Amino acid sequence: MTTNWTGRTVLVTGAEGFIGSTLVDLLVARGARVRAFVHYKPYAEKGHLARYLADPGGPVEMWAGDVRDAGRVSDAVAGCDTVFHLAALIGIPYSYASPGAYVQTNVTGTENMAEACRRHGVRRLVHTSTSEVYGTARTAPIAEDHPLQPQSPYSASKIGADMMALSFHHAFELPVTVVRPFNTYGPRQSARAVIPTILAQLHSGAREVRLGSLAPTRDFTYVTDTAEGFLAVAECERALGQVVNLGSGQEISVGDLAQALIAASGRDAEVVVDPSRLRPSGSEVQRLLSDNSRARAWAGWKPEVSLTEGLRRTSDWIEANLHLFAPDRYQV
Ligand SMILES: Cc1cn([C@H]2C[C@H](O)[C@@H](COP(=O)(O)OP(=O)(O)O[C@H]3O[C@H](CO)[C@@H](O)[C@H](O)[C@H]3O)O2)c(=O)[nH]c1=O
Repeated sequence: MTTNWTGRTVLVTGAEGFIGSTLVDLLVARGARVRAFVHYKPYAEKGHLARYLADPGGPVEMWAGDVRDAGRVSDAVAGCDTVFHLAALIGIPYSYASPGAYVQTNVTGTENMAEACRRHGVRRLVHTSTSEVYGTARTAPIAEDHPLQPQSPYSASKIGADMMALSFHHAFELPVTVVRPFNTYGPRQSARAVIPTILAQLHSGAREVRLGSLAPTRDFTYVTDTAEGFLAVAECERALGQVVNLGSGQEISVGDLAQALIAASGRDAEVVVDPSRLRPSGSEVQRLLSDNSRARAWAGWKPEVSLTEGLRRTSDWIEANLHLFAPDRYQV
C-alpha cells in the first residue's frame, strides 16, 4: 500500500531509537514533515537522527521531552496529523528492578499521549505494543486474540499501555491503532538485544557465544518491514480501534539463531550454555510466532526481508560500527 505523506506533519516519539529513526527515514523519504520527540537531546544529536538535526530548515524538527510530562506531550502533538507513539522503557531485565518506572513511562506516558491526541483531534494515533504481552504462546501462530500473559513487569506495563490506548477509542472515539511488533532487529539496534549482543561479540573476536538458554523461540522481523507496517496500519480504516500484529510469521530458536549469526558474520565461534544468564524462572517467554494475516489482509502489508538477508545486513552494519558497541557505550 502506498500513501501520500507529502506535506503532512507527523509526530514520532522514541524517534532516536532504532525502530523510531528508521520510521523517520521512511516518512522523510515520502515527503512528511516529522516532529521527532526525543528523550535526551545530546544523545539524539549524535545518534541516528544527527544528519537531520544538523539541518535546521530540514524535514525533521526535534522536540526534546519526557512522555511523563503531559504539558510537553500536548505541545508536541498540536498541529500534527498522525502520531506514532514508540517512546517506552523496553529493557525486560531492568523492569524487574524498577517496575514503577515502567508504569510511569509506559502507562502514564501513553495516557498523556492519548489525552493530547484527543485534545488536538489527530487523524490517527498509532500506539506501539510488543509481542511480549502474549507471553509464552499457548497456541501458535499467535493471533491478536491470544490471551495476554504478563510474564515480566515490562510486559504488564505494555499491556496497561495498550489497554489505555484502546480505552480512548471506546470512551472518546479517538482513532487509535495498536501495532504489536514481534522481535524487530536490524541496523542501529543497541547491544541490549540478542542479535546485536551476539554479533558485537563475534566481530570483536570472541571465540565463545554465551547464552542462557538455546530453547526459546522468537519471530524476528527486519526493521524496515516493521516500520513499513506502522505506515500501512496508520492508513487502514479497518485497523481503527484494533490491534495488528507485525511479525515475519517465521520462528527460530535462540540456539539456531546463534548458529545463523556465526554464519552471517563469517566468524568462527562455539555456542556455550551459561545458566547464570537465565532470566527468573517463569519469566522467560519460551515461544513467540506471529499470525500476521490481519496485517496482510487489512493493511496490505507483508514482510519483504528474509532472515538470512536481514542478518547479513545487520552483521555488516555492526562490523562497520563496532565502536558503538564498546562496553562503555552500552545502552539499556
Ligand atoms: C540479550 C540476550 C538475550 N538472550 C535470549 C533471551 C531471549 O530468550 C532471547 C531474545 O532476547 P531479547 O533480544 O532481549 O528479546 P526479548 O526478550 O524477546 O524482548 C525484546 O523483544 C520484544 C519484542 O517481542 C521487545 O518488546 C522487548 O523490548 C525486547 O527486549 O534471547 C540471551 O540468551 N542472551 C542475551 O544476552
